[in-house]
Amino acid sequence: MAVPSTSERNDGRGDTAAIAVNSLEFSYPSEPPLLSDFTLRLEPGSRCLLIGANGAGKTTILRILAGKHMVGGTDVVQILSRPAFHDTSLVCDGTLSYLGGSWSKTIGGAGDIPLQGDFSAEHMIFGVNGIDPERRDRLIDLLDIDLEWRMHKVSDGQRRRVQICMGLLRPYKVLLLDEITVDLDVVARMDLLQFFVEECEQRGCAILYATHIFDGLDTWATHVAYVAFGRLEKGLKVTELEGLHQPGGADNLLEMVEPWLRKERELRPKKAEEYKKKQEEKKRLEKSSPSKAAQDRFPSTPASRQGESLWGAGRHMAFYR
Ligand SMILES: Nc1ncnc2c1ncn2[C@@H]1O[C@H](COP(=O)(O)OP(=O)(O)OP(=O)(O)O)[C@@H](O)[C@H]1O
Repeated sequence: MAVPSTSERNDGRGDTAAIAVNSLEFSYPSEPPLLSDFTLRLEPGSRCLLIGANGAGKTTILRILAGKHMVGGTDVVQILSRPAFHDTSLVCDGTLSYLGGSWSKTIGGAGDIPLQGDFSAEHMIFGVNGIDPERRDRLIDLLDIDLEWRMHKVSDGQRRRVQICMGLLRPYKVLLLDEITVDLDVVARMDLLQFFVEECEQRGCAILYATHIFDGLDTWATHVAYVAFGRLEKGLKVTELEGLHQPGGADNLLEMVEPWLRKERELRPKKAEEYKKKQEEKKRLEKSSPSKAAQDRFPSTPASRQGESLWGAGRHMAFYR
């Protein structure tokens, strides 16, 4: 089956991007800025690896894309031209699916599994309504799930399979994956990766996959997005990666990415020093002109909401910059 045309994918909406992030700024409350002027664009049909050091902000980016944090206006983070946070139907109708990496991070996600209570795999999977039975059976088969598994007794990998199955039941158009394959055995991982390729090629889905494990991903990924120091340092098609599979260059993605991360590690003390100096300058400014400093810190936020942090049902609305 051919990839749907642009107009079919986007219901006539202007922008063709599956994921569009425009100059995103984000900080956790009372923490230094994590993302600053972060921009990313991914077209339907893309399989993009989200790469970065520990703590670079990959999970945060995926959570923001999944609509779990309100950031800026409705045009800052969009999924298929719809605002990720405000358009709750994106998740409800299954257009957008987010599969988190650790159990603690997935509370509220598509494949949530209670850690207590005696539930079977069948109970979990068949409890999701309105699913195409053919798709469901294919996933159960693909992930080799025994419907009689008791979820409080299964291994991490078995629990992960059920979680993944639940997250993929609806035919999503955008899939956000936060290192979900760590617990899977080799066969399950390779079959799942192949399934994702088919989903992208046949249905024009876009996948953004945060991972540190590049095994089997050299030919899988179409794009890489490397995040460092709060920005998209590199956002490229794999075929455009200079030196990859070229004489004298890197033989694979791991070899390609390792020097990026080493260089980043070297630069980190310098960046920290620059940030410290900026903060000292800001403090100096605050002392000399408090109202001007407040204006600089929250330029677009009404004074009544400056520094405010609101918590909604599982979704964090941060007004900090
Ligand atoms: N709820 C929170 N409150 C404050 N800081 C947070 C919160 N969640 C994450 N952070 C911080 O934000 C930074 C980015 O975290 P995040 O989990 O997004 O990184 P990551 O790139 O996914 O890392 P890893 O590769 O280790 O999974 C880290 O320094 C982390 O400590």
